[in-house]
Amino acid sequence: MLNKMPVLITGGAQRLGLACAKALVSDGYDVVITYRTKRESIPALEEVGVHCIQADFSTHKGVENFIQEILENYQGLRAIIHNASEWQTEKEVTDLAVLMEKMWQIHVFAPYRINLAFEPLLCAASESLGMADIIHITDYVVEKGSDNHIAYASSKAGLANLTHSFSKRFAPHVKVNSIAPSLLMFNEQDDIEYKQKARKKMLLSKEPGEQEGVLSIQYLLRSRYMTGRTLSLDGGRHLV
Ligand SMILES: NC(=O)C1=CN([C@@H]2O[C@H](COP(=O)(O)OP(=O)(O)OC[C@H]3O[C@@H](n4cnc5c(N)ncnc54)[C@H](OP(=O)(O)O)[C@@H]3O)[C@@H](O)[C@H]2O)C=CC1
Ligand SMILES: Nc1nc2c(c(=O)[nH]1)N=C([C@H](O)[C@@H](O)CO)CN2
Repeated sequence: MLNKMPVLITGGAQRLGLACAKALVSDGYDVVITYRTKRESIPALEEVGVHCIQADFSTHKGVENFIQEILENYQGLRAIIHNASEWQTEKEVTDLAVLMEKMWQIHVFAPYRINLAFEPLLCAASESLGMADIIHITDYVVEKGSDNHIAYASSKAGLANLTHSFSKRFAPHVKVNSIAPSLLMFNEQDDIEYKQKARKKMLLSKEPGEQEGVLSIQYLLRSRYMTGRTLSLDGGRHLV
């Protein structure tokens, strides 16, 4: 593997991460994903050559173990897509300190530590392939806050700020951008009432699906000039 310079996608075993892994394999990239839960999607990904690494970013040790596994297997990374995320609401927890720490651990510390650890690998890919990328998947709520996911929203704002700092630190060898979806895809537990309410928040009142996110990632990987910016995938929500 040492001669490969793959795209790394965190949280690649389902939904947007999985769709992105499949699309980038089709585009000809080598792909590495992380997964926390061993899902049915893993064997099929391995069948097409995706290196699937089990990693739980909720602890510092989990992050450090993952970093070591990448450093032992790769000398370059074409891109890092920080997609792993837990969308937890204040309604689900009793200990707010645990919630806030968890949100910041997953959405801010893990991307921060991984970006710094893999700076040499990104620069090696940039020298060899001509460009390297970091993509932070944030959220529309960075702009407006959230009523029921306050800790989550604050941590995504922290992640969005990493785009500013790392785009300056890593220029001109590595581009660093955010993608901020509003609604991409619902969850199985979302009822009809919730879905209707969520759709009405956008000018384009629909569930776009994960391919909207895949298209944005493909664009950023092909761009030679965008860095330090955010692609807002929100169906015109900011004008409603
Ligand atoms: N879905 C939507 O409509 C929207 C999504 N977004 C953002 O887009 C991205 C993709 O969304 P979506 O596909 O719904 O994401 P998911 O909710 O499916 O989460 C993606 C993956 O993150 C992984 N993950 C969660 N916690 C951890 C952890 N502690 N350590 C390692 N991995 C972890 C999960 O892994 P596993 O399954 O293996 O446990 C999961 O598969 C996310 O960053 C999300 O915040 C933003 C706005 C709207
Ligand atoms: N990690 C996740 N983050 C978010 C999700 C999700 O399913 N997983 N979903 C949303 C919602 O789509 C919300 O934007 C509208 O209902 C936000 N973040």
